[in-house]
Amino acid sequence: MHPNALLDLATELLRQVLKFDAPADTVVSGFFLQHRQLGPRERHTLAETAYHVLRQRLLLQHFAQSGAGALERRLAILGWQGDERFLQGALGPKEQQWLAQVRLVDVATLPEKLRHNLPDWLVAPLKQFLPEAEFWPLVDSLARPAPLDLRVNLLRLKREAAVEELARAGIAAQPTPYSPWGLRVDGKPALNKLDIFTRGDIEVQDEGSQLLALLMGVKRGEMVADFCAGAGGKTLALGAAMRNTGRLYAFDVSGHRLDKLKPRLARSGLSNVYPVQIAHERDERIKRLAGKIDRVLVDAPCSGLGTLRRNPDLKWRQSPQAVAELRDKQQAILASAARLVKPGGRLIYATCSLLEDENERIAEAFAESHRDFAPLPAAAVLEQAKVADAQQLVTGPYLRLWPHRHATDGFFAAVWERR
Ligand SMILES: C[S@@+](CC[C@H](N)C(=O)[O-])C[C@H]1O[C@@H](n2cnc3c(N)ncnc32)[C@H](O)[C@@H]1O
Repeated sequence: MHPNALLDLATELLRQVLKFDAPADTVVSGFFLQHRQLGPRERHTLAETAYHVLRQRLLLQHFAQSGAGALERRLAILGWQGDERFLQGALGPKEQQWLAQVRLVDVATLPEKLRHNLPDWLVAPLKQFLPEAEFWPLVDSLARPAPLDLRVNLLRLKREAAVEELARAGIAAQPTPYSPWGLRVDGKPALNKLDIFTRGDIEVQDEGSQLLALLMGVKRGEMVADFCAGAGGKTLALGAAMRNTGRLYAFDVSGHRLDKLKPRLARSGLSNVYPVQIAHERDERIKRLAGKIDRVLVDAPCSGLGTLRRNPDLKWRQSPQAVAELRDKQQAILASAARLVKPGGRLIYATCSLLEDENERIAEAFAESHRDFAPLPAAAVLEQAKVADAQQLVTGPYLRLWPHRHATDGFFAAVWERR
């Protein structure tokens, strides 16, 4: 493709992404469906350019104030993540000159806002929660793409055997530092045509998400509920940890998301999972199971701000109002799900948010109004699950994972045992 044609496509993609009326990953995949002629390298350039602009939006918009032509074209040039010679081939002499000028600016001299690229409403709570020295390391980690983590289906294959099989396919992978199930892969290789993937021996899953499943400590033959199962990232990990025995309910209000679980379930070979679409958290089918379940996971709908490395658009699409609405939902779902837990059973509330409002505040309010649930310290629970360096993964009694500390997405979890 001619350089200018690819830059035009990047401009058009940015125009669509920056409307913020749909998640960026949905817009990008829809765009690729409309432009089937694009090869893998061109797709990579377009997607990474769009994501880079989303990550560095305030800085790049500041630079884009100078220069001429459509704003989105200027942003595409500034955020270009493809071959540099290719980019230069698409630019006119004036654009080349402008870009050279912009690149001379020392970003370190610019105001803080242009360096952290975060909205004010998010900066304030992060600065309040984190030790001062950690704010900029967090910003740096959020400015980079997330690594690719896999979970090995230990029902089928040992981790070492998976490493060897991936190596034979030219893919280098190392064991993840904390999760005994995980591998971290170099680069972003396509996995979905590999035999090891199609036979269900590996799944893509962030190490942090694996740690949430480990926290459940499921055992053979138990009754378990994944209350907000979605496309089943944690469901699949739990089903395998139960050694394909017992009964694992995968509840969700979204049939569309549960549909995405089905092909993954088929690959995994699990037969202990029961996906159930519910109308809402007080659905009759839930009530019937009250007091009968050994372990319940509430992976609550949340702002997703812990996944900014993958979904940088969320910092521009979320708002304090949206977080306030989510809090009400989180409280209602947690209170309803808690009714399922039998005496002596375990309850986990988890999010992929960085905000205390969606995390500690929800857990504290629940504990206050549910004296029959005794808090369990997450570090001890992780140690029981043979997770290495469990103490490094917690803040107080809670699991608290951070991209800059643990190279995982941001996750929170609180654990209780019903008395
Ligand atoms: C964080 S996502 C779950 C991700 C999933 N556990 C995974 O590991 O892939 C939250 C899920 O909660 C679901 N949800 C929203 N409201 C709900 C409700 N009232 N009851 C149950 N699930 C709900 C959403 O449809 C969404 O799939």
